[in-house]
Amino acid sequence: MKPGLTTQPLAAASGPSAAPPTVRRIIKLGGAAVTVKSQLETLRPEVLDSLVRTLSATTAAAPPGAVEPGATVLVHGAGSFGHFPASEYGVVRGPISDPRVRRGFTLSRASVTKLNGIVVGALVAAGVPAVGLSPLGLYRTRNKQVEVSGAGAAAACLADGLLPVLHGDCVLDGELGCTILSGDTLVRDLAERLRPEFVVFLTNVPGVFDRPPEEAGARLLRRIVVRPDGGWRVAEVEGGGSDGGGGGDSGVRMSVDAHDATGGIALKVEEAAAVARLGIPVIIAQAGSDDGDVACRLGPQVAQAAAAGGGGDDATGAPVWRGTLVVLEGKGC
Ligand SMILES: Nc1ncnc2c1ncn2[C@@H]1O[C@H](COP(=O)(O)OP(=O)(O)OP(=O)(O)O)[C@@H](O)[C@H]1O
Ligand SMILES: C=C(C)CCOP(=O)(O)O
Repeated sequence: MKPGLTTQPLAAASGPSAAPPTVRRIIKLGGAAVTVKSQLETLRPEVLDSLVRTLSATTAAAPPGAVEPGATVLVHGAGSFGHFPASEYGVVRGPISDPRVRRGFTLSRASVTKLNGIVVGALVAAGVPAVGLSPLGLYRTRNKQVEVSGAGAAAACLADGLLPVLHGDCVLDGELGCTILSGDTLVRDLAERLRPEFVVFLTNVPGVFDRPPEEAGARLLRRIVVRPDGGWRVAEVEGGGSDGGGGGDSGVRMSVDAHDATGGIALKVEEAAAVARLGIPVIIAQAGSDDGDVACRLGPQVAQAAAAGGGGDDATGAPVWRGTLVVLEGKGC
């Protein structure tokens, strides 16, 4: 744990009977995928249904003798449930003492917690033991950095067989008064403390591209390798070859929506690199697709199979998995 960071002790939070959980995966369901990000409070129900099917399959009781599927933590973004008021009222900069910012804080929370209720409701209806956990009551930041973590509360739920569903949220900040804690940053904090086997970011595009995906000639980055100092380089691009390095002048161009209150895809890549630096492999794939589904079920194994196939179709003509794998240098995946 970083100096100065505190978290709720697991034993105190969960009672003496609960054993520390083994976390198989942390999944971030991107707001750009589960909502129409440009249209206020507009859900994409088919994307939510697809994730519900994936989580029902991964959390179903394993048959006798089968490998225990392991625990899952879900985090979702805000998309059009939160980013509009958060950016309009400048919630990310605070201060909460400003009545206008305070109004934006409450509007953003009302919207994103509505989405949390929809996500949790859909999971519960399918029999998944999901519970909503809002960061506002659990996390505190200082100058946007996590100062008090809510990971202990998530661990306590896992230990008791529940699937915690957190979300990007408005939080109180010791320096700014308030800010926005992105779901992407929450994933990094949870990964640091819960040490899952792998992390999956699901979004509305098939992975990270060398330029905004709507631009002509955009190429999917299949593998990003992170150095121990945190810098990264593109090790494999769809169609062959490699590209520039990251953490500085990467040659990779990323754009962000005007009403995005956090950092868009650039923040996601930064947080993914920070997780991979811990030795935890990260996959970025498309929500609602077979690629996203198998990434959640299999983790980085899925990308190894794709690398063997070389991109496009494999020798049998079956489509090869598409997505971006982010790994620590020297870690075989
Ligand atoms: N180089 C790039 N590679 C991939 N996506 C990019 C790139 N540049 C811009 N984008 C855009 O980034 C968007 C995905 O990032 P975004 O942060 O909006 O996703 P999200 O995590 O699903 O949303 P939220 O932050 O609401 O949870 C895509 O819609 C895509 O068009
Ligand atoms: C805008 C709010 C309330 C949360 C943003 O979380 P993100 O969509 O994961 O970046």
